[in-house]
Amino acid sequence: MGADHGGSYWCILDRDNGDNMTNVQWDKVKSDMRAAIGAGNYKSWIEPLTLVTAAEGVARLGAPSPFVGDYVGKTYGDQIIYHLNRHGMAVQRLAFDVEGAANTPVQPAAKPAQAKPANAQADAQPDQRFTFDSFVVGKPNELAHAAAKRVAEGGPTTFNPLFLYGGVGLGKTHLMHAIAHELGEKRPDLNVLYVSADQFIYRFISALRDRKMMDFKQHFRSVDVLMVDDIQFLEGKESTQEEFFHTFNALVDLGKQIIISADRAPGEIRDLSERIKSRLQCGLVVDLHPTDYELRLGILHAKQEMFVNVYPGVEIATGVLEFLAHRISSNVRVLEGALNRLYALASLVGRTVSVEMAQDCLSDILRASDRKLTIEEIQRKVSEHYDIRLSDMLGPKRTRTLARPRQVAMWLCKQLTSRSLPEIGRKFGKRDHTTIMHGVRKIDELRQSDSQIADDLEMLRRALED
Ligand SMILES: Nc1ncnc2c1ncn2[C@@H]1O[C@H](COP(=O)(O)OP(=O)(O)OP(=O)(O)O)[C@@H](O)[C@H]1O
Repeated sequence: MGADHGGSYWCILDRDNGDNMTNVQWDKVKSDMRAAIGAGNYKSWIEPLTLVTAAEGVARLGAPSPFVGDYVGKTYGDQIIYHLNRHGMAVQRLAFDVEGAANTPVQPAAKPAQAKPANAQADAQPDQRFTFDSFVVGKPNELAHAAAKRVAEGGPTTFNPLFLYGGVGLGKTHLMHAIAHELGEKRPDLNVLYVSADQFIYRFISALRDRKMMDFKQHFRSVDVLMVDDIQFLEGKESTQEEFFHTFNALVDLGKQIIISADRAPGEIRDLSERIKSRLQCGLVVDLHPTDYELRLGILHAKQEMFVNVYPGVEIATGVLEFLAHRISSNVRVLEGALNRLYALASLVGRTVSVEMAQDCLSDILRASDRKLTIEEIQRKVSEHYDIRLSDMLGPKRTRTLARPRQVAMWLCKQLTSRSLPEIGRKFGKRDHTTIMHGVRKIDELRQSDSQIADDLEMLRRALED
């Protein structure tokens, strides 16, 4: 998910990129908020905020202190999101940045923060909401949860690194923050550092530019537990990879724990050097599977309990949560965003939310969710099913063991997505649309004559549409 992780985290802010269009909308949001919460609350909490950026569903707000950001996020976050949406900004989450210089106080880390060189970026702090208690466990994530729990005990390292991977918004970042919280409680003596791969890259480049490589190396090599989130963003960044590799080796040699997350398995991250891939595979590699209906419903119920205090008196009719769990299966972040929006709406209109109201108010999310299946997901599922590597599915080899699964995936893409043949072709290693057409026809023929292929197609289709 890039550098954003479902909640606020604190970093020093670069404020050069506000844009006029969003600032006009932000002013409207502020004035709506003033009407909704009264002038006094407005002056204390909303007026001091600035809109930094709004992109990819995340609005970054500048706050004068961590406390203000934290309080606003918890107390008014959903209402702000609601108004941002009303004014045409498709935002599902807020992230708060502390305005000011490098010496801005941040929340206490798992271990007291070390003195940082001037201009250094403050370490991200674990998000208060992402704990093991708030993580709902179901079949798709039980292994990842168990592995994270084991690492969070802070005992001798049994598997190193722990590599968590899975699709967008399935809880990788949540689990990493939960490990940081628990280690903070159980082993306050340990120095725990969490960074997104983006931050790692940024710091590395800054250190090179400022000739502070010694500080950089010392910072990363003095930790007891290093967590790097979304490591796929190191793809193609050779010199950063090199440095990461040295950091990784140094820490493993010292017996320090490393936890990595990515949106795919180590072997499937393209443009990542082979030695890093093999290093990453040395420990425990665990997959967070896409959520199933039960898990989604469980998450919605847990979230509903949390809302009881934030929105006292707001009622959601029976059947609404089930409706959401059925219809929104893309990722948990979207599911949470939908529920947030419903609560904000209910508190504004003062009515119980019915399924019809939910349908109306969430029509954009529901539409997007209907189109949710991506070519990448299909390719991934089919490679898993036939036990071949994703890179082979996309690559040039034409042996039967690879060509058939590839054609099956092409057929499913044609059936289950609204993508055109040229678009599908591009995603299959830049193949021509006539190749896709040929593949689709071949499978159409085979499903009449080969019952094994027909069964495979049915099974895959069900798994993908679940
Ligand atoms: N099992 C779960 N129980 C409770 N909340 C969950 C669960 N899984 C995900 N979430 C919530 O969904 C949101 C997205 O999760 P998170 O940011 O951890 O996803 P991610 O896998 O890191 O995504 P990305 O690939 O975008 O980095 C968070 O608000 C998180 O709390």
